[in-house]
Amino acid sequence: MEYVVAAVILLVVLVAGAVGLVVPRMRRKELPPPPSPGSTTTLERPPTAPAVPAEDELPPLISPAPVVEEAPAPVVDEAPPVVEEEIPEIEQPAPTAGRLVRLRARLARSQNALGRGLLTVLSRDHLEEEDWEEIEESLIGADVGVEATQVLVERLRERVRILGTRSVSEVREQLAEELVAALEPDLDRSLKTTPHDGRPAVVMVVGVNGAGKTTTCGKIGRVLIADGRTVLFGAADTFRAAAAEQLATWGERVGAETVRGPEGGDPASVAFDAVKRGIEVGVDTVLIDTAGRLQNKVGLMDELGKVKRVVEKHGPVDETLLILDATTGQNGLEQARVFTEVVDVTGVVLTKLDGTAKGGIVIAVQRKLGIPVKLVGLGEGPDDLAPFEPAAFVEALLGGDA
Ligand SMILES: Nc1nc2c(ncn2[C@@H]2O[C@H](COP(=O)(O)OP(=O)(O)OP(=O)(O)O)[C@@H](O)[C@H]2O)c(=O)[nH]1
Repeated sequence: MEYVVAAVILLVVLVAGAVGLVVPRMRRKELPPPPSPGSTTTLERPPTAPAVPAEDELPPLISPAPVVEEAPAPVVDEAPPVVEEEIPEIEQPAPTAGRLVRLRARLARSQNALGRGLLTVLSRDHLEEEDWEEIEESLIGADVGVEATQVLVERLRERVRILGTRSVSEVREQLAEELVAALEPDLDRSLKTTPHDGRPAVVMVVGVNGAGKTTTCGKIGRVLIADGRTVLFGAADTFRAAAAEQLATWGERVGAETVRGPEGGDPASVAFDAVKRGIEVGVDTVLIDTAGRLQNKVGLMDELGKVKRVVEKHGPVDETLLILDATTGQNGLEQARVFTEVVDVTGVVLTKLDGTAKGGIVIAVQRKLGIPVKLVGLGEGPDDLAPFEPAAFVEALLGGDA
């Protein structure tokens, strides 16, 4: 019994002791003791701050893309996004009727030298011998050509003498009439572009380098499309790499197909294929652009003859248009003559008439070659090509009403 009592007492003492030890500790953990007023606080050394990295250790302002380990591509069962193909918008070329009248201001500006010069002379009271010489000089200066000018002035003088013309406006009117007559207004200037015998009409453009063949080919295509025809282009200029591209772009703009061949390939075979394709798809007109060539290079000129002969295996070429740069003046005439010997030129297109005061070249070209000027180029714009109309042209040439 005594042992039991002693054991119980010992147990109580132990439990009391244990409680006394544990509770104060727990309290200390929960509430830090408030600093006693006035007591100094020993600042504990802060836990070691991360050291400021040396400059070269600073992270870059733009962090480099994290190196991500390539994850296996997720299996997507969605269809890949459809990339919309850009469909070029098809243009509607300007109508051709009255184009020359619309482009008259441009023509009049470039022909100003001739118009002004003539009007100054014509405004004199009496036309003396030297006045007539001045008129002659103005016309020759405008590239009308010596021979044509002499004929023209002679006829005008005769009329003035017989009719006793006095007023400036009358002389001017008579001069205009003589200029129109020199342009042979009755020549057939229509383009043979109508399909016949179950095949398209074939038009070939020829000329020296840089005369404006490709551009004119494109512009003619637009003229035809504006008039409701269908066309196909044949890029037989395989010599200049960009030419086929340039022509195809003209085609795309108006929704016309372009047949091309390999760069440096045989131009005759491209021209042949173009006409073949034109027959297959049934277009109205096939327009064939040829490479620019120097009229004094025999090989190149022979090649041009070959292109025409090969195309003619399908049937005759309906139009062979010689593209002449109006700014080359009288030199252009010699070029033209050689071309007419190699291929049978049926019409002339005088380009860059907007860039010269020498519009009289139209008269000289027709007179020397006996071939009608059918179209004139009056700018680099896609619709800056006009059917040639003598009266409207003279009107512009004289810088006012003819
Ligand atoms: N101002 C003006 N520029 C024109 C006219 N016609 C063509 N051109 C410009 O003349 C330059 C030559 O034209 P192209 O059509 O490339 O000449 P091309 O005869 O095909 O040249 P090649 O293939 O090298 O023989 C281009 O910058 C045309 O924009 C025109 O009537 N007026």
